[in-house]
Amino acid sequence: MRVAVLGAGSWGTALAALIARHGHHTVLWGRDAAAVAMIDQGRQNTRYLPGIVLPDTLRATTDLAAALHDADLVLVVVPSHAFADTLRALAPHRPAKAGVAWASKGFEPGSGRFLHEVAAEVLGADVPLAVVTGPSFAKEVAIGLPTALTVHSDTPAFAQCVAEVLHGPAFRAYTGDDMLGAELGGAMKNVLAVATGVADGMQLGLNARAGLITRGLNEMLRLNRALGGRPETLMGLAGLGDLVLTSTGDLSRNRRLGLALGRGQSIEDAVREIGQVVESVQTADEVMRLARRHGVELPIAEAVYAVLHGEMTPGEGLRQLMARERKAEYPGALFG
Ligand SMILES: NC(=O)C1=CN([C@@H]2O[C@H](COP(=O)(O)OP(=O)(O)OC[C@H]3O[C@@H](n4cnc5c(N)ncnc54)[C@H](OP(=O)(O)O)[C@@H]3O)[C@@H](O)[C@H]2O)C=CC1
Ligand SMILES: O=C(CO)COP(=O)(O)O
Repeated sequence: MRVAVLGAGSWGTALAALIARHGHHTVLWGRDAAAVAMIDQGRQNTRYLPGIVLPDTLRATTDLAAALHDADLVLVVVPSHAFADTLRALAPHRPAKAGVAWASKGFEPGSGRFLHEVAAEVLGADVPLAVVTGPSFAKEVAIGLPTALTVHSDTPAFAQCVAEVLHGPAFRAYTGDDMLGAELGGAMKNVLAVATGVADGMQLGLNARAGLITRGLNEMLRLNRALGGRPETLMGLAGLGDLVLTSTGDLSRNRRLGLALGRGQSIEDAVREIGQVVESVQTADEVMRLARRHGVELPIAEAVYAVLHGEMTPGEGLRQLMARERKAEYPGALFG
């Protein structure tokens, strides 16, 4: 297979390295000429994956048309705020045979649209589309540690094709056909990871962490039900799996944002220090937009939103969550 990976940050580089190691002809596209030259000739992405040696066979370019030339598969791995523009840029160069998958997590900023809705609009209804998601820190994938994720598509043969390219000795790629549920899980876990980060930053203990993860999963399931996603998707790699990883693993940038806020740092300083994309900052807005539109109450996500907007302190957010009325754990059917 000839694979074009668009986006040369930590995740795009890690996935491109994985695919190249699996023996596929792989070209990574990035916008920073110096970084791209270092990947292509120096075999390193010094900014995003320092110290990790990339495979000799991986090519990198800033020329989008060249990256897409004769590609069988396009994998988009830019931050969600750059997703629509990247699709518009790739569309004229996409070979007719190439389906488009993405590993970005989030929504279109400002509209709350899912990335699969944006992709269908920009590329047209006939192009096979797939979302790649699940618990997967780029650094661990790049150094070859065992990982499992999932590929969801409305076109089963395309999900199989993407999974086959990713699957290998240290990487299990599962498949499914619930793009909405898979995207919702990947986006929402970033917001919920901020909440557990805040609690851990405030040293509230392991009980608080487990409570937030579990009630956070409940929030995912409630919004998912209102939107028509399937609950089992959220109980799998795309939901629970990624929520646990991101809420507990210090490699997570979203968790690290929460830790910093919980310790009293400002959001601006924390994001600057992290120095990579922190999707929750925009995703919290879009999750709350969706929740309000569909009349779903999401107290944890709402508290994260309020803290990120400076409307309350982490301490006030916690007090608000603890002061909520006592209620049944599952007031309505989530799995019906
Ligand atoms: N890192 C991870 O472990 C995982 C990340 N993801 C998701 O993957 C997506 C990408 O994140 P990740 O690689 O981690 O982010 P990073 O912060 O590591 O890198 C971001 C990359 O995107 C590039 N970029 C930013 N804006 C644009 C733009 N407008 N057009 C083209 N390229 C752009 C940056 O280029 P430049 O350096 O020039 O600014 C950089 O190469 C996110 O949605 C994230 O949630 C999903 C699973 C795991
Ligand atoms: O999505 C991820 C792991 O699956 C990466 O999480 P962060 O964006 O919080 O680093």
